[in-house]
Amino acid sequence: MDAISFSGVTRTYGDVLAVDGLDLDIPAGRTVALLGPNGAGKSTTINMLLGLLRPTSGEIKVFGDTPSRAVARGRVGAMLQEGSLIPELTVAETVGFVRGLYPDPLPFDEILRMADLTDLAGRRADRLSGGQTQRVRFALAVAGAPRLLVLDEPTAAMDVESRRAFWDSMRTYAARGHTVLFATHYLEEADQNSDRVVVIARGRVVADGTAAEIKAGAGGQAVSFTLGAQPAAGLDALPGVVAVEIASGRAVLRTSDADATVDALYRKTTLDVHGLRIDGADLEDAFLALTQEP
Ligand SMILES: Nc1ncnc2c1ncn2[C@@H]1O[C@H](COP(=O)(O)OP(=O)(O)OP(=O)(O)O)[C@@H](O)[C@H]1O
Repeated sequence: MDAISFSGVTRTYGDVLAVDGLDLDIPAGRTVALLGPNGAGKSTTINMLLGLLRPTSGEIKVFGDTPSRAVARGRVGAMLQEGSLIPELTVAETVGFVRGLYPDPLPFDEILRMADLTDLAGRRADRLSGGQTQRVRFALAVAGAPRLLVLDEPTAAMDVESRRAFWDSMRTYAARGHTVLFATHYLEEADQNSDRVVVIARGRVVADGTAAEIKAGAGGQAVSFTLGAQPAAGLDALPGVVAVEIASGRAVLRTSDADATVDALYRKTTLDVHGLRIDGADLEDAFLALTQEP
């Protein structure tokens, strides 16, 4: 059974079409990144997945249940963009309280360990840094041992070191066979911490696969060479080429098939090609190509 299934899900806010006919199935046990620029529809998608917002049309299932039922049965843990802690409570009290709400929670010490909070157990919530607060929120999201963990831009307030520790914790949780869906607009985070990346833009899925597949599919490789004063005409018609840029006497061909492009460059053109370079796929280029306004 899929952990998550969206069929033809649309959500509007007045005139704004935030999610536009979303179809998405996520098998249990996967870690999936929902990657998209600001306003792409990530939070709306997540809020619908958690039963906090209703779709305007279409259907969402979470382990075969409606989102609200799945949440009520303790199957889903979430870390959203907002949500403050009770300032007077210590970390231990906060975790203990939330843990007590679930029928079959993780052991208390394990929650603290996983969120790297053992040393902060006695600290009041209002004396925590931004990154430490995020760690407590992560602890609360996993406290009930949910089968599905949903994280909406979880590292937004964190520095580099906290981010690394956070993703380690997330991977520890995912490695137990749990499903994780996280929203981000950080390409590197999507690339490094998921086994599937779903790119959304303007409320639609524009790419879906491993980071490597997305890079290849969006023409993320670049073949470049010294063009000098030679004419650039016809380069855009070479096999695989999706875009041509000329800068400082060098031609850069963005291509979905670097082998075919290079082969044709030598055999099918009369250009004097030297200084040839093939640069690895760059997810940033792929992401920009996929999400830019038409
Ligand atoms: N409550 C609301 N009322 C009206 N429009 C909204 C509301 N919430 C979101 N929107 C609009 O819906 C679209 C999708 O927003 P959403 O917050 O889902 O995107 P996002 O991908 O999460 O963006 P971000 O990365 O900035 O958090 C945007 O155009 C946004 O302006």
